[in-house]
Amino acid sequence: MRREFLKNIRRVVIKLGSRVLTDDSGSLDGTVIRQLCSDVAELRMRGIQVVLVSSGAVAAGRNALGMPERSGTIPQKQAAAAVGQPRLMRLYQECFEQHGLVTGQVLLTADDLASRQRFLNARGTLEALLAAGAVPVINENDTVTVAEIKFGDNDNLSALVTNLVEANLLLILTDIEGLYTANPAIDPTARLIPLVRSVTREIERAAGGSGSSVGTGGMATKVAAAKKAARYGVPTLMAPGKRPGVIGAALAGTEIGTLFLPADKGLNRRKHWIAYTLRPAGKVLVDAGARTALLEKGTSLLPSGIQAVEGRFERGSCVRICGPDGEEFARGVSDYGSAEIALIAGRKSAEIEEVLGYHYGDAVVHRDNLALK
Ligand SMILES: Nc1ncnc2c1ncn2[C@@H]1O[C@H](COP(=O)(O)OP(=O)(O)O)[C@@H](O)[C@H]1O
Ligand SMILES: N[C@@H](CCC(=O)OP(=O)(O)O)C(=O)O
Repeated sequence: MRREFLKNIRRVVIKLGSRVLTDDSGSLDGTVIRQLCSDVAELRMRGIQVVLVSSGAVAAGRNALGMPERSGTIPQKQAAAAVGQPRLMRLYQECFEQHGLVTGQVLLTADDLASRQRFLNARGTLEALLAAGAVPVINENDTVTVAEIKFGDNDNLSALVTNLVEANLLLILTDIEGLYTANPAIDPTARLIPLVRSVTREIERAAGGSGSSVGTGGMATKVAAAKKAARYGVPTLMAPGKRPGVIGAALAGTEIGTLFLPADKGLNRRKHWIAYTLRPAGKVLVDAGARTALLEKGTSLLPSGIQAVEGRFERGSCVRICGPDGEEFARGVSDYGSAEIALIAGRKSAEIEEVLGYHYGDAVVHRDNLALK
């Protein structure tokens, strides 16, 4: 069954967590990095393209600067990343060169991918790197990111990159075997979950919070990343990154780690970008009838089903679409701004022109610009 999901992989995004790339003292672990690069080279020999999303810059820089783990202001962590990132890249470059491979550094921020233009630019660069046979190594551009423009963690970034490059598999390598029923560091009865058919609330609960002092996200962000990839129709495999030969074994279908199956009804690339990468600027509250029409019939959102609008936004903004219970069930790009929606809410589409004096179309959110969550 695993083999079934892992056959015909042509492009894989591999996320390497800080805990995998560093040793107990917090320094970059050359042995592990060499091993991983040799695994990647083997995949390349088999014609599989690889994009790495690599953490480790902050950890590597902290050590070089003599900063203690877990402490420091945000600018100090950014300084650590500035020092650590070139060290990390130097190691990748040396290791890949031994296999005749070239590597390229790609630093991104969440703002970059939320702009359609920059999303397409990043995609173009990555495609060109892959076409030239290079191995892109992506990390968050820590120098310029603070909370509001951050991906938050590289698990999230790896899921968005999976969509960006249309990979067939997301492989998340970490310091633990896979997802357990609870954090094994706290609960000795925790058991490994080898297969997750869909990310339910129970699975999210099992993932809990972060467990290490050098990593940022813990299991919760990995599970959230797997959920996003699944929505894009891509499986995620979470596996122990320090185990020699793990990449080859994982792709061969060996029973290792946790496999998250893709969702049956995946979103296309643009809709996935609307649902997970664009930043919502406001909220549109709709009635039960509109909710059913969107969810079950795949229709556009018309003004007649809208009850209220929250937030101030322009036409062309991303909005959360929430049902009568207040729960968000879809996201879309709005053809009308918030002030316009406030005026046409509850009205028939034929009345838009009369109310506003102009008309961009019958729908507030056209179904081509609407992604169900
Ligand atoms: N249910 C769980 N299953 C496995 N690990 C868990 C779970 N809940 C919390 N964790 C913790 O998450 C850690 C991995 O996350 P993190 O330290 O952020 O790694 P990385 O640096 O690879 O991103 C594990 O070492 C473990 O302590
Ligand atoms: N950009 C940061 C990575 C932060 C991060 O997400 O770390 P991790 O949870 O170990 O994948 C760095 O390079 O240190």
